[in-house]
Amino acid sequence: MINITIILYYSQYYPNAILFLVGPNIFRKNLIDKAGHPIPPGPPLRYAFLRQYPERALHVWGQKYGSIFSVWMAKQLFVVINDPKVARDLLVVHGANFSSRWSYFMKNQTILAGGAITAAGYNDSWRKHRRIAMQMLAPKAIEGYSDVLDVEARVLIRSLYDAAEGGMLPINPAAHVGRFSLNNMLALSFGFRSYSATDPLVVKALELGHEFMQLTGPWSNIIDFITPLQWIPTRMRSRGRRLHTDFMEVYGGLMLELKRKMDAGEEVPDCLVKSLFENQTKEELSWQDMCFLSIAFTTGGVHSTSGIIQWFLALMPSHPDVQARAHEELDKVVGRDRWPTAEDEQQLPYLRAIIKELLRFHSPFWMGIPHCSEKDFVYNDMYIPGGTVVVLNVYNLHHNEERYPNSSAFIPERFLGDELSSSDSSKLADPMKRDHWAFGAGRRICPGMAVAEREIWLVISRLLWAFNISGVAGEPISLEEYEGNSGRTPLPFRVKLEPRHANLENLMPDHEPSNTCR
Ligand code: HEM
Repeated sequence: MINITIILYYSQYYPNAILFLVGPNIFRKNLIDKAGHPIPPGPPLRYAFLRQYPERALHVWGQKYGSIFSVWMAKQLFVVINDPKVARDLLVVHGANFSSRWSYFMKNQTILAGGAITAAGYNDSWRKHRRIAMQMLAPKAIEGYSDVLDVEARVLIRSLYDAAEGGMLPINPAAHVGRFSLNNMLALSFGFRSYSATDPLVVKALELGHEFMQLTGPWSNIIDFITPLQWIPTRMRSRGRRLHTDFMEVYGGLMLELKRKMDAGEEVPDCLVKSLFENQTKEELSWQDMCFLSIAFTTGGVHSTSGIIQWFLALMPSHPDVQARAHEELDKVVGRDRWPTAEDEQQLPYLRAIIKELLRFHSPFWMGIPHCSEKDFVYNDMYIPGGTVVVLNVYNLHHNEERYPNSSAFIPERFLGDELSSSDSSKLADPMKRDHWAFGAGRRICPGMAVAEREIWLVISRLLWAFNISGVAGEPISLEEYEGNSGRTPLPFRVKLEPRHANLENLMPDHEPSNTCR
């Protein structure tokens, strides 16, 4: 009887007690620094994860809270950049403070084990890895293997043509486009290429890339934000560990094979991994360092370029007017007796504009790859503590109506007159003049930008030159939904690729190039 009385008496305090215990995990904490600056405004609840299509929630918050806002993901603070000027101020001007990476449990600790360029903090190890990667990726270096990119783009057109039986059958282009991107990166990293989209290595590599993009969303994994979940054997944790092991086995296996050839005195083409072995001692590289340098190419450099080419093919059936204008330009400048080449680029401004608009309209990474601040910082009277994850909201930046009027429409004409490459455009002092933010910003900006631009140019100019691209009756292509929580690719779709002229058959390579390609 006494016990019940006591329970009833104290029950009036239960709601407060529950609030006291649970509240900090649910409600926003409005931090202020010693001088009284508050963190940027943001939604009142904490979000343990934003799983599918997070750009939609961020877009709504952006409209409510403006150019910069903050979101708590459990105990981790995120600051979201929605405005070109803020992007430049924080990531470029104050890049010394905003160029690190947060140690995500899934991506950085489990899958990449703290290695890889993309996961590394802003430190000497990152500088070394990035310098080594740039030896292959800098614009000057590209000229040394431009023939490889050129040949692979022709081979892609051939394999699409063959799969479509000369335009008779609709096809899903994903595996062919994936092999194109992979072959380029296999050539750069390992000095060899694959022969078909069904090659087990191609299938496995694309599968690993897909799993990586599924598992590495900036907000999608609750396990990243709730520490006790990291200690127990959940399905997510197992998937992350398996992916790490698979990466090491597949790419470590290719490295061992290359080393065996070098040791046996066999001829090995110049490539990233060869130079890593040659300079291993001088550069003080561990086995894991070398594996993850090659993975930066074969994963970072594959899903991204293959993704944007897939978005192009998904988009074209609903834009016959764009295709018609591109065909007209191609017929005038290139004609039908030869392929468009890298040298034609400046003479084909409408095609260049299509590619810039494509990267704006369908950026593979709507959230970039989040940066992380190192020290406490005050920006426009707002406090950004050290250790804050900083997200470049590419989706919002690309739907800025002042910069891109009628931003929800695909209008290549908006880029006519922009003669800069994306690398040069990213260096413009006025951030409102930058073409787009698809490659990120500041000191972590994509190091593969120049090679990606070359690959995309060769493929898109040739797809337009070779085919009329149309949809399949009764099979609508979704341009809103997608796969991947970090890098996005369209849901599986099919298109018809009908040759535009008889000369295509004569100009296509009639066989696969040999395996040793550099
Ligand atoms: C359409 C193609 C591509 C897109 C849209 C793209 C986009 C991006 C973005 C948004 C970032 C993050 C930048 C930042 O942190 O601000 C990034 C980083 C990176 N990208 Fe790309 N990328 C593409 C192609 C490539 C290629 C071909 C490579 C070749 C190796 C590559 C390698 C990397 C690496 C290693 C990083 C990490 C850089 C670092 O953390 O310092 N990417 N990319």
